[in-house]
Amino acid sequence: MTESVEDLLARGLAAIPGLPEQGDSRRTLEQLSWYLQELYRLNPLFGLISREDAADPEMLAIRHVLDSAAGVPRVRDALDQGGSRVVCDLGSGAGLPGIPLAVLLEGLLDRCCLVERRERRVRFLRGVIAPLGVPALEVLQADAERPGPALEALLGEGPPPVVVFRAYQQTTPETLKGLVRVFPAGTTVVAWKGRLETAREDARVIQAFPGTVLEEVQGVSVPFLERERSLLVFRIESSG
Ligand SMILES: C[S@@+](CC[C@H](N)C(=O)[O-])C[C@H]1O[C@@H](n2cnc3c(N)ncnc32)[C@H](O)[C@@H]1O
Repeated sequence: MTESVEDLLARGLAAIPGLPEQGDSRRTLEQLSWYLQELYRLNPLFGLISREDAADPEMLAIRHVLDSAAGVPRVRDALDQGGSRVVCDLGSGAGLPGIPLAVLLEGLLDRCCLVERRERRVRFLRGVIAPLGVPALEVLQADAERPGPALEALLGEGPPPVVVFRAYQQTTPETLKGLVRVFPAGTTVVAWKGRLETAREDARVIQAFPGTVLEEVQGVSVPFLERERSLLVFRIESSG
């Protein structure tokens, strides 16, 4: 990892308002830089990220790690509001946003479960979480729409989790039905989205769907990224 990418990450994290204090600590930077290095090194083998986005470590840092980090303050608020210390990242792929989130919220989470159904991606995830040394991180190979006993056991513990996802699924009545069937009432969902206008269209689907309540759609500024990014936050009111 070149010095400049670690510097870029440090400057980027410092520019995200509301990150917990460890957001710019030396250990956090080392963990995120190491993860980025592994992502860059292993992407050609595992096919995790598009070639364009993985063209250089700086691009990966901005489009993936800082993009994930920019939503962390909102996830922290959702955890505080629901009294929860558990996050489920659905369709985690290469660990996004779950890995940056667990690193940045270390000590504030008991469990951050990366749910991924594809064997090859699960192998990558298992390979990176152990050296990262974040106790809350765990990988669950499962179809998030048909959870087995492991996810059911996690959902049976304590207050409902905060569910996060990025580039996982479209917002349609069918996908909402799937979420409401699996996750208990009181679950907050924080979804990473692109253009604000598109997120607002998704918000209308959520408002029209019985069993989900829209909390907010907010524009998010990702350091060094010129693309429009947003977060869509909603709550499951009644499980199906
Ligand atoms: C486009 S990738 C996004 C990965 C990552 N969240 C990101 O933002 O880079 C979508 C991921 O969701 C996974 N996925 C899709 N449907 C799933 C399901 N029902 N259960 C678990 N994983 C799923 C795919 O295997 C893939 O890794």
